[in-house]
Amino acid sequence: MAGSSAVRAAHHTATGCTRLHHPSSSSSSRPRVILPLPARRRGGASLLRPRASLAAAATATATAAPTVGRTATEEAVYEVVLRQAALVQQQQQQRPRWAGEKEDEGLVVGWGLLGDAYDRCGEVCAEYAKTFYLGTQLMTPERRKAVWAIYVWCRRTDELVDGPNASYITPTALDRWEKRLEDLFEGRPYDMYDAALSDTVSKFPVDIQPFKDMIEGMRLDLWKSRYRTFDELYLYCYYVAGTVGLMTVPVMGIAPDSKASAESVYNAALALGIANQLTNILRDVGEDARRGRIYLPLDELAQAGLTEDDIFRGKVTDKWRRFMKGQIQRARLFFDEAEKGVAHLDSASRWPVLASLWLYRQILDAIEANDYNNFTKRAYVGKAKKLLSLPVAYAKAAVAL
Ligand SMILES: CC(C)=CCC/C(C)=C/CC/C(C)=C/CC/C(C)=C/[C@@H]1[C@@H](COP(=O)(O)OP(=O)(O)O)[C@]1(C)CC/C=C(\C)CC/C=C(\C)CCC=C(C)C
Ligand SMILES: [Mn+2]
Repeated sequence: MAGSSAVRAAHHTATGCTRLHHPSSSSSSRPRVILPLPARRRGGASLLRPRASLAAAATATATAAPTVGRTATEEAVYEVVLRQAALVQQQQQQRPRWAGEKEDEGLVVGWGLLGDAYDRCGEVCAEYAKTFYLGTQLMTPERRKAVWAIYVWCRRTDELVDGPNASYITPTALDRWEKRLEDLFEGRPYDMYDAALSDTVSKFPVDIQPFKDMIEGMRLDLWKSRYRTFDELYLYCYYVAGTVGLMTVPVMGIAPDSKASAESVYNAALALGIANQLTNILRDVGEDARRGRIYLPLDELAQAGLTEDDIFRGKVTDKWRRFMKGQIQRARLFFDEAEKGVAHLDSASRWPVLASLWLYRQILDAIEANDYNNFTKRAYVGKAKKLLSLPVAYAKAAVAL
């Protein structure tokens, strides 16, 4: 919420924590602060990321010993997870604001306009993300519309740096986009899509931080085209994708009869975003290289005996296959972590999440089926497989708890 950046700033002063510097940080735009929280403050194994096994999977063929314990980056991300979980717990103790309310109560624009705004969000979602759209059909109308509004905001944010006008986008434009975000969270939407999201965040316990963090990910994309370590990549994946999990859980809802803690459900949601983005990265290696980008951790490439030039040359060798196997294995571990959380979502939300998880995970199978040629062959899941996943996910979701 509004206090969170202040909390981060206070922590910064108190602890002298690391800052992730980037040239786009103007003095007015808040620099991203990464808190070095005590390594094992919460004790026990990492819920967020079974660090030893994931690192081991990634370095299965390399000589370096796997790192154990959470990194400062993971701790910083985990702080956001905890804050989101706390918000949803508060909501569980109160009556959900939307329950029993008339649709047009407390809105900044009249219901007619707001209804149109949500309809337009639905149309965008249906056009750009057919599977997500289909998945929202089982949800209650309030939840469905809210997911559409979040989807559209995410898509527009990504379009800023990936869309047709991307070459005109500057850090200042992203600062303006962030100001617009703050305005809509305060009930001052700028256009009809913002109005839909503004309404959504007034009805569900959605915090602004994951939205701000997604913009931060887009800032990274403006200047950063290499990731030295998995830790750096993890932070990027949190920004652009893990945040989606944190934005949507308050809308999807946690099952009232679930015994799981809100924290563990948020961790699973975060893991799904990370898994999806890692999968995107593995699928798009060739495409990204053609844009001069390498998202794969450079230290892991080096450990596998690979160089940046190997990526640009794009030749599938045994070294490449071995490297890819490790990367795929790690992405699968994040999917496994995510899948454990699905059962604890509200029953109507399980199916779409499970279906999207399975569909995305199958992209990894497709990379294998392409003999790890992700330089010139796009891994995709065929229509037949997609269609089959939906009823199977539906059946599994129905018996999940
Ligand atoms: C407990 C539990 C498992 C809960 C599930 C929580 C949940 C619903 C998590 C959603 C995870 C998810 C779908 C993450 C999106 C990851 C993603 C694809 C990010 C993309 C980023 C940038 O990628 P890139 O530029 O490399 O790729 P493109 O070539 O541009 O594709 C994004 C594009 C960021 C923007 C994200 C979106 C537009 C998707 C947002 C989706 C929703 C709000 C709907 C989620 C709903 C359902 C039903 C899964
Ligand atoms: Mn994109």
